[in-house]
Amino acid sequence: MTMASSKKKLEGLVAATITPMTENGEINFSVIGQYVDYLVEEQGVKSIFVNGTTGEGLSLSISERRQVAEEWVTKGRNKLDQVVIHVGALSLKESQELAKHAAEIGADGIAVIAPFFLKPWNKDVLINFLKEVAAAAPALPFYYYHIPALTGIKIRAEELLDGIQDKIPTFQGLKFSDTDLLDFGQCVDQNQQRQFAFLFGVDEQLLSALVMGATGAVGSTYNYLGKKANQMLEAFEQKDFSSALNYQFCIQRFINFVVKLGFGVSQTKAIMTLVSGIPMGPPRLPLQKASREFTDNAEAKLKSLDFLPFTGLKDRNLEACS
Ligand SMILES: CC(=O)N[C@@H]([C@@H](O)[C@H](O)[C@H](O)CO)[C@@H](O)CC(=O)C(=O)O
Repeated sequence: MTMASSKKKLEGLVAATITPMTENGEINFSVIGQYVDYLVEEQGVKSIFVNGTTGEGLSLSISERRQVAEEWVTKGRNKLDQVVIHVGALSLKESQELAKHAAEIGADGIAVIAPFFLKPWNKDVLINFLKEVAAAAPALPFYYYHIPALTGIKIRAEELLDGIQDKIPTFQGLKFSDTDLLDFGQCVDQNQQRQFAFLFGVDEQLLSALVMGATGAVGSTYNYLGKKANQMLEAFEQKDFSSALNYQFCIQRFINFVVKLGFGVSQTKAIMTLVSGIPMGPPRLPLQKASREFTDNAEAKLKSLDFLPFTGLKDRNLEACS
């Protein structure tokens, strides 16, 4: 077994994977192999975050979560850089079971959200919960998944990170799905001596987070806009900030458009089906399938931005970015 600290750092784009489902609501394991190839070959995305928000992780049974994790690890072997499994759950026992399982199947890391029904009301209690989960997989890098808008747990990440390695020796980074760049910036600033991964989770604002020191990004749109986002990362790396901004604006035009129509996991499933050609199927209740109208509008927008092959006259792609 390797020590958590000897693991290579999680960086670059990380796709928050969708859990493909059949029309009757079962998990469609049969397309996961294709999905891995699509991410690597078509989007240049080599790391994944499984069973998170986009993967409807909290809507799956524990047995389904284990099977999904296993399938991604198996199909990703020798193709993906890292497979991180989200193992957060309301029950500490379930979370520990999933953490242990992630270690057994050879995942590269685990992530945990704050339990959000009976809530930890302060930092110390939250740390205690996370610590117990992390201890179930003592050889795996541990990431805290901060997503206050969905969990309702508003404990600032900067506060949580203060001294966290003393409590959780496997702590390796933060997945920050919030727009508070003061909090995010301070996480980076106060931990400059540590080799943490700072993964930003608001795709439409990634460029601002890169300026603040993000070392990577986890998000839903990297499933189908990974190539564009990679071009933005590349431009940023080259210090070509005007090109980087151009790419970010281009991505924003799409996200802004779908947000106005109503955007969430169901819509991500529909868009990914459209762009990749791999059937993602409907979401599971309480989510509802994206409407036909949404999908048609999203398709037209993707074409006008040149994110999808466009068969009409080229000069109609007025919004396309280079
Ligand atoms: C609330 C939400 O779903 N946020 C997404 C973003 O990628 C989001 O879809 C994107 O920024 C567009 O708003 C990710 O942070 C979620 C995520 O990484 C996950 O699926 O675990």
